[in-house]
Amino acid sequence: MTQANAGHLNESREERTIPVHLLSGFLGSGKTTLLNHLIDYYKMLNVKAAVVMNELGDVNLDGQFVDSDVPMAEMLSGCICCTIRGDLSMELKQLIDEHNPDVVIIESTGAANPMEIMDAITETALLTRVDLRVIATVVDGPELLERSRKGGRTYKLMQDQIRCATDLIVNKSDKLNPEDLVTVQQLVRELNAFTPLTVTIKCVTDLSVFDLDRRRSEPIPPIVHADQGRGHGHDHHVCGANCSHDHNGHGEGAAYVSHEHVMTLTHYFPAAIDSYAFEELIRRLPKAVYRAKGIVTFTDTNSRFLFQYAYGEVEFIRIAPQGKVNDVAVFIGEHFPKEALLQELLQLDESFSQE
Ligand SMILES: Nc1nc2c(ncn2[C@@H]2O[C@H](COP(=O)(O)OP(=O)(O)OP(=O)(O)O)[C@@H](O)[C@H]2O)c(=O)[nH]1
Repeated sequence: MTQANAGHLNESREERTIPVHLLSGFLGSGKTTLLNHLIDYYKMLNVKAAVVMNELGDVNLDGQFVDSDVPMAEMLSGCICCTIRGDLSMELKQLIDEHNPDVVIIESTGAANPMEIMDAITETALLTRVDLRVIATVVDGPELLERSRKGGRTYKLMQDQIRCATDLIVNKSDKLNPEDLVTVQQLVRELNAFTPLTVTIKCVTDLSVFDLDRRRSEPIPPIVHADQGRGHGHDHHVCGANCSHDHNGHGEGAAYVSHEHVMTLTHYFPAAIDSYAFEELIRRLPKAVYRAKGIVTFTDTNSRFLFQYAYGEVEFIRIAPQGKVNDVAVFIGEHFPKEALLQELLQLDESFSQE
């Protein structure tokens, strides 16, 4: 186990925040294949992983291929991004309470829109301390190419899955000729210009992005595909029309990609906070934060509020939660100044403790 992983385990059970990774990607793209590599990887690191598997049907066929030692919650007969989305929070909480894992991996159905699942994980943060880390989208290379020629709803879903990713895996490269592989990578890059991308066969890749000691604000080194020597595994950094970042430091030989596309920030408040200061913080959120949600307790009203923020609009609803509910705020957006926002949140905590 790495030292930082061990540090994570030393935190008291009550205080621990469990990292959650989401595996997304269209039907048959290779999510279960990736999941199995990841389970082996964590075993090697002595990290206890638990899994949530979601199937549209009544039977969890993919679960049959997963090591029976791994604690697993099966969510069947519906999709966690819509029909059974409300159940995800409870399932995750139960899995964590019962098995006390170091990390949870969620494999969504191929039909799921990851944006909706990200929202559901946000809701989980109210009940138990979780931190959404990696959203890995496995792209079925040949399928993406074919669907891009036809268009339609499935192609749109595949595009959404690519846009939402914090890590992209272009899989089934063995089924593509070199020209088509370049086209597929360009298609992916037009949708998501910044996220680290790797080209794989059977999802065999460096899994260090899933390390528990990697902070999300750290630079993520580009993943290098073992196949690069053959000349068609390169990450062609083709910037799409949305490319608005500054390119300093990303020229030839730059060792790191110093920005992420989709980011999440989860902050647990140790105590009540000032309502004016919090509202002010929400009002000043950068445009790149498109979603925020949470529960807060205010010092000046002595009440708890559920807040919802979407694209500039904020709503506070007074609530009286039953049972233990965390005070937490989760922010989701694209390439926003995460560290600065975290500092502002910490200042809210400090201003209270100084009173
Ligand atoms: N040729 C080829 N086949 C692959 C590759 N990766 C996975 N497969 C196969 O593709 C099929 C689907 O892989 P899974 O890992 O089950 O895909 P999935 O995304 O979990 O599938 P669903 O749960 O149905 O959405 C299996 O038969 C895999 O062996 C690859 O890189 N090349």
